[in-house]
Amino acid sequence: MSIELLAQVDALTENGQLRRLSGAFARFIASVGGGSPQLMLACVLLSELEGRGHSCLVLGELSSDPAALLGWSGDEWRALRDTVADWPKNAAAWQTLLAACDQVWAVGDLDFQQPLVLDGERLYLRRYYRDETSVADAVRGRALGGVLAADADAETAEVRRWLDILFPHPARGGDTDWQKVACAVAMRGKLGIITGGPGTGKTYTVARLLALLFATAGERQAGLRIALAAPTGKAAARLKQSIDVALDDLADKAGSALPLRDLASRMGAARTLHSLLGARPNTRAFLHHAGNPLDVDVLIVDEASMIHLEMMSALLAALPAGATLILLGDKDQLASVEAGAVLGDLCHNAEAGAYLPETLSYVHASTGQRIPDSFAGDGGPIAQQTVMLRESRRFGGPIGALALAVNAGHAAAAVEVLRAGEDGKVAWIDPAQPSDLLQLALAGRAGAAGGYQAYLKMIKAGPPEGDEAGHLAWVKTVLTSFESFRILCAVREGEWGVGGLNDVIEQRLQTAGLLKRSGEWYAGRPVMVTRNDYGTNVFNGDIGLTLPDPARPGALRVYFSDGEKVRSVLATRLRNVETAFAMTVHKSQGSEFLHTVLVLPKEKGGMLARELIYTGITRARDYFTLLTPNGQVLLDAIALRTQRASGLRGLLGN
Ligand SMILES: Nc1ncnc2c1ncn2[C@@H]1O[C@H](COP(=O)(O)OP(=O)(O)OP(=O)(O)O)[C@@H](O)[C@H]1O
Repeated sequence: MSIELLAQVDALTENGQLRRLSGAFARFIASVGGGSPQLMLACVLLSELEGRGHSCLVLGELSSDPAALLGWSGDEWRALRDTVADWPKNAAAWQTLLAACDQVWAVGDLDFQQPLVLDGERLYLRRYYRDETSVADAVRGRALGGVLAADADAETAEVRRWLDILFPHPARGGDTDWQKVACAVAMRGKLGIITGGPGTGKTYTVARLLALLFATAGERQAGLRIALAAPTGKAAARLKQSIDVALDDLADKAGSALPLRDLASRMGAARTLHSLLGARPNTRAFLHHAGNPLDVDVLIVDEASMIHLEMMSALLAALPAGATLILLGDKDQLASVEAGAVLGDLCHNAEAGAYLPETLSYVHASTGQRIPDSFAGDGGPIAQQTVMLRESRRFGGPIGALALAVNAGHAAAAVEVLRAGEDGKVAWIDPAQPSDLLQLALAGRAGAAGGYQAYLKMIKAGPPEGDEAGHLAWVKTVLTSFESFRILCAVREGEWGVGGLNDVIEQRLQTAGLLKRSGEWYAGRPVMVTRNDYGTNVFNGDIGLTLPDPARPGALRVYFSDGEKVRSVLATRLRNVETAFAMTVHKSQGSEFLHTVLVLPKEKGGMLARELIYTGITRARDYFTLLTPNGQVLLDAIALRTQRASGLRGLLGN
C-alpha cells in the first residue's frame, strides 16, 4: 500500500475535500486482499463519487481527468494521481488491472462475493451493482409482461370505449392526446411511466388511468387494491388530495356505471415509500420484500425523480408480479439526493419517443390517436411503456417560459424573461444585497406580496378562545399562510446558504417584532426534520411550524400538515430538526409555494447545475424571484447538465 498516497488522502480529508469514509474504504479494501496504489486510488474515487450520487465509476474518467466530477481543480487531482506510479493509460488498461485484483469480481468470471464489481468499463460497489441489475430486471419484466395477450382485440376495444368516456374532448389543436396515450400504454404491461413538467396533467391522467383499471377489472373490481405513495409525506398528501378531487369530478361524468366514489373511499391515505414498505429503526431492511410482498394490485408512485436506486430496488422487489406499477414524475428535475438517477435513466427515450410499430398500432386501436412519425423508433420495452406529457395547463406565462428556457439550456432567453419581469410574476433582484433578501422575507416584493409577515402576525394575534375545533382551524390557516412563501437555497454553507440565511432572517423578523425568541424553540419557528424518528412519527424532510400548545399553557407543539390532516408533536420531543425559513432546493422537491425565492451563491460549483435551477423555478405557483449576488452563476448553472454515472440505462436496453 502506498504510504505517500494515504498521507495525501488523509491531508485532503482533513481539508474537507474528501469524505472520511473514502480513505477508510480504501484501507478496508487493502486489508482484505492487499492493495496496489492504483486500486486504492480507484476506491477513494469510487467512494467519493458515490457520495455525489453516482452509482459507479466509469473507467474512462480515471484515465482522462476526474477533477471535474469531483468539483476539483486539475492541479489538486494531479497532485493526488502523481503519488501513484504506473498510472494506466486508458480504460482498457484499467480493466485489465482491476480484473486481476482479488477484491474485484469481473462480471462473467467466477463470483466469490468480492466487495467490488467490474462490469465492462464500470467499477461498482457491490450493492449498487446488485441494485442496478435488480431494478433493470424488474422493470423490464414488468414492461414486457403484457396483460392484453389473451383476448387482445376485445380488451383493446374495451380500453378504447372507456377512454372515450374518460377523455370526452379532443386534444387542443387536434394534436395527439398524450394523456390518453399514457393511459392506454399503461394498460398493456405491468409498468407505466408518465413523465412531464409541472401542470402537464400527470395527476389528471393517473386519476383517469385508475378509473380505467377499475372499469376493466371485471370480477376483481370490487376487491381491487390500490395504493398511493411518494418519497415524502408532503408529496404523498398532495397526490391523494389531487386524486380525490379528480375522481370526484369523474364520478359525476362516469355516472352509476362506475362507482368511483367507492373506489376513492377504499383507497386510503397516500403513504411515504418508507411507510409503505415498512421501514424499521436501525436497519436498511424493510418489512415488505420479495418474501413478504405488498398487498396491492395497483401502486401509483408520484415524484419518482426523488427515488434513489436502493429504494427503487426495494420497491420493485416488494411488489407482487401481478401488480401494476405506475410511476409519475418530472424527469428533468434534480435526481435523488442518494445515488442513482433512476427516473432519468428510465425516461431516457421519453422526449424522442422511440415507439415500435406494434406500439403505434396498439395506441391507434386503443385510443384512436396517431402518434406522429417523429416519435417512432426502435426503443426497448421501457420506452414502449413511457409517455411524456408535453403541454402544461397550469404553467403558462413567464414562469412557464422561464422553466422551458432553463430546461432547454437557453440562458439568454431565461435572462430575458427574468429581466422583463412581466406582471411582476418573475423578478431578478440584482445586484443582490443580503438586505434585499430580508425585505423579501419580511413582506415579499412589489407585485408579489407574501413573505413571512402574514403568518407571524396571525401567531401574534393568537388562536381564537374556546374549543379544539377552532384551534385546529386556526392552525390550518397559519400553516397555509406559511406555505405560501419560501426561500430556497442552492447551497447549505456560506452567507448565501441555508444556515447563514436562516440566522439573518430570524434576526430580522425578531427586530421587526414578529418573533419572540428565547432559546431554541419559539412560536412561529418553522423547522425541517433531518432524520426519521419512528417514536414521534416524523420523517426526514417533513416541515412543521411551532405553535402554542392549546392543552398546556406555555408549551409549544410542532404542527405538520398532511394535506387535509394535521399532526403535531411536542416541540421538546423533536431531536433532529433545523430552522427552515430557508431550505435547500433539494429538500423542496414535491412541494410548491405561491411565491418561491431562489437564492444562488456568489461562486459557482457543487451541485449548481441546470436541474437545480429548473427544480427551484418549478416550485413557484404564482410568483418567482431570483436573487443572486453574481449573475454569472446563473448563466454557468444553466449551461451545465448534471450527468450521473450509472449503468442502468445500458442494462435496461432502451
Ligand atoms: N386534459 C385536461 N383537460 C382539462 N384540464 C386538465 C387536463 N389535464 C390537466 N388539467 C388540469 O390542469 C391542472 C394541472 O394538472 P395536474 O395537477 O394533473 O398536473 P401535474 O402534472 O400532476 O402537476 P404537478 O407536477 O405540479 O403535480 C389541473 O387543474 C388539472 O385539472
